[in-house]
Amino acid sequence: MSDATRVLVLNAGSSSVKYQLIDMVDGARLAAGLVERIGESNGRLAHTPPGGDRRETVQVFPDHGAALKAVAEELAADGLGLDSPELAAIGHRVVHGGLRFTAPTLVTDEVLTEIRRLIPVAPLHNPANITGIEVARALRPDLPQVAVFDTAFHATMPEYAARYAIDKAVADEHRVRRYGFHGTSHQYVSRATARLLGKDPAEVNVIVLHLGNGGSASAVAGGVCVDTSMGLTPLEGLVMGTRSGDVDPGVVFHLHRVGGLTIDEIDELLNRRSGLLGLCGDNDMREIMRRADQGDADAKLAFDTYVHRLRKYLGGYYAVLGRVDAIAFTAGVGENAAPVRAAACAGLEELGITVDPELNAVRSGEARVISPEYGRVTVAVVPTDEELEIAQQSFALVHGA
Ligand SMILES: Nc1ncnc2c1ncn2[C@@H]1O[C@H](COP(=O)(O)OP(=O)(O)O)[C@@H](O)[C@H]1O
Ligand SMILES: CC(=O)OP(=O)(O)O
Ligand SMILES: [Mg+2]
Repeated sequence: MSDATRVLVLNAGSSSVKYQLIDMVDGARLAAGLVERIGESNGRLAHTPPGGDRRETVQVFPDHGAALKAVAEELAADGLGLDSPELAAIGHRVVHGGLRFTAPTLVTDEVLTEIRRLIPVAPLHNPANITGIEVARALRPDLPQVAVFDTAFHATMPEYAARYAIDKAVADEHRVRRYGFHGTSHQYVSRATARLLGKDPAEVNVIVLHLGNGGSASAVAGGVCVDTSMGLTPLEGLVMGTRSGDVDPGVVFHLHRVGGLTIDEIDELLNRRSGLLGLCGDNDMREIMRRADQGDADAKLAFDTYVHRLRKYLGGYYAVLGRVDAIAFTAGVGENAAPVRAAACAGLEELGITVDPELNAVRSGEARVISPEYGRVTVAVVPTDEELEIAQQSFALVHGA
């Protein structure tokens, strides 16, 4: 077996690629970066070399292939090129793994075909993930490519949580059930929360609120996911940047039959033009909070709708778990938007949930407690690290650990 110890992690989104090169001996980040606005006229690559200053390149990246080639060149400029013998694997975030992929998986042609078959249930994500894998394979055909699935951590959900209450035979024929997403983050954050409490993950019940562009909540009992807010696709659940989250399925029939919209138009409406963007014209929580502070009614409604939905899941998962040891806020909004955390937990003292305003106002990249000493439930901000989790799972697979 090779003694290569580095893993390159690729998280390909619809118009972006995030990457990190991690040494698995000590977890050191050797390089990290982001290519944004792929396919647009104002593409941008931001690359941070080992211990060095961030470099920014503004150029057009016509497609993911061009973006990944540029990433490979940036890495090569620091002596960390994809041809490096120290590279043990390339780990890929893949959003939908369906029923079959519930563990990290070595990519083969057949595995790629299956990931492609799942595009209809992750239309914003799986196509980009596939391109990332194809380009990486072309650049390093000899290297293990590992797919780490967003759905995997949720595969433990009990059947009564995973099932929709629809005709069982129809659901089974079309594999319609709740899969859940952001699993790599929910897994990492629930364990990191246990660590913050000084406990074993098996001992604690945690509600994880992953609030990024997409958002989802999960109930994790003793390290095992027992419920999560996303479903067959990453559209169900919380109000998100551009996605509606929960709506009455009757809305779809109504918009089609009475509103005259086609199914594709409704899909586009609910996935790309709804959520915060649909409610107030902005999908960035920073901008929404700024507008709301200035008295903008639409922005305030968007904020309140977002928080109201979050509170419904918080209360729901409290009941699902019975005993809650911790609530963990994570991802872009969860880690940075103190007003969202305060509003989500306001008035829940009867449930043992309190947020200390001073602790909540602290800005830090570290995992931290924001509830007072006396709070029965620990409320915490726990930065997610999907890339490290993907690297560890990929490396473990390659080394048979
Ligand atoms: N300082 C901040 N205050 C409030 N929200 C923030 C802040 N920084 C980032 N965000 C929010 O985080 C979101 C992105 O979260 P992130 O986890 O990076 O998303 P993703 O990985 O899904 O692209 C942005 O849309 C923005 O609303
Ligand atoms: C699955 C999902 O919603 O991912 P993201 O938040 O990266 O869009
Ligand atoms: Mg994310």
